[in-house]
Amino acid sequence: MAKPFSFKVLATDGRARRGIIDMPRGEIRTPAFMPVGTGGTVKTMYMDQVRGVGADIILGNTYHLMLRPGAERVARLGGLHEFARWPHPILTDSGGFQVMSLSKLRKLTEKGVTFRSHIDGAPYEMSPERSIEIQSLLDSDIQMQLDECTALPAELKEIERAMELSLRWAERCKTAFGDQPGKAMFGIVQGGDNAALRVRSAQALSAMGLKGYAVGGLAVGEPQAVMLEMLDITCPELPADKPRYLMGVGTPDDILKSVARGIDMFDCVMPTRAGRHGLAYTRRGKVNLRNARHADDPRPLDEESDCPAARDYSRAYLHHLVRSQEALGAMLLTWNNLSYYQKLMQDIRAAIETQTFEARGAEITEGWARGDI
Ligand SMILES: CNc1nc2c(CCNCc3ccccc3)c3nc(N)[nH]c(=O)c3cc2[nH]1
Repeated sequence: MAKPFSFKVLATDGRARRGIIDMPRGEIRTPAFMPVGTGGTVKTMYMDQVRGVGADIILGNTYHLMLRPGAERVARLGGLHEFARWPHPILTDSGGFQVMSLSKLRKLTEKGVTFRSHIDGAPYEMSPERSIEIQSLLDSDIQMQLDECTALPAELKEIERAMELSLRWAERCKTAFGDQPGKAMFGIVQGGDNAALRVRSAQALSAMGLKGYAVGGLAVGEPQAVMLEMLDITCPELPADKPRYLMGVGTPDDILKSVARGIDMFDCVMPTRAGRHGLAYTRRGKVNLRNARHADDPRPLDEESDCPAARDYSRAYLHHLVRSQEALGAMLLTWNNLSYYQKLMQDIRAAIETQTFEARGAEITEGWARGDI
């Protein structure tokens, strides 16, 4: 019998939790940041490097992989871990969010969502059942329910309709997922910026006895204060002994404030996307390497970092690579940024363990609040 999925809270500091998710393919130290690996790759990185910066789990993407190379093909080739040579846990999003943000001619009904591929315009249908089937074909360890994420601002009745549809789809995904030992299916709380709808969604999902819960429908353009207020309302309604995943979040400041409200897992395209656009995250703030003022700067990004990209290359060289659009520029800055995010999570986990998280909060990212340096 495969080792079952388990989550243990090892320490708390206020509402912040330090935990471990134990799965057959390995442990996930929480609070965790999950690098985004859209098409089975964390762009510009070797998987050994992704592991090397400290990531325990990466994200796969149902929408992209079902379009290309196809879920059945990945299954025939041994599943996503074999295909991408990442032997550790993978979490896959259900695809609904990507359909609504990327595909064309999409139509959403009770049955599911129909859409045309943004690649070749071919027609597809994604039902809750098909989403779970695709995630299972990919051999994903943590599978997300198919849901409808409402863009904000939105009418209350629109938010309510999408939240209730997502609850019905959660039931269908739970049935479709069945009993896959060692794997987990997470529900996704919706409800927009409405407290009552958030509570209803969280309570209904909690009653389904799922292995983990995501907070969706946020980081869609609302002010940070609204996002945090929704966490204050939602987290207390979720089981304390199950992991909580805030989808699509976020900046280091977002992460610190969300950990303080009880969130355990995060994903965000920023560190990888910013790296490809010449932006470096450092302990003393963000550095835009496109800026000409770096042209003669012999200093590395962070001489104290244990990441070669941060420690061994001058800002002048990085500026040159970025300006020349050399592939190595994106590679080194992505490496630096993922290393920064994992160091941030490591510091957060240590601060919770030593009960200094609440006290140290902002200091963990030092001059983070400062802008471009
Ligand atoms: C950026 N803000 C944000 N992202 C959200 C996502 C996607 C999370 N990232 C998944 C991903 C996976 C692979 C490759 C790229 C991204 C959501 N996903 C779902 N299913 N539901 C949401 O409510 C929801 C809300 C979000 N807000």
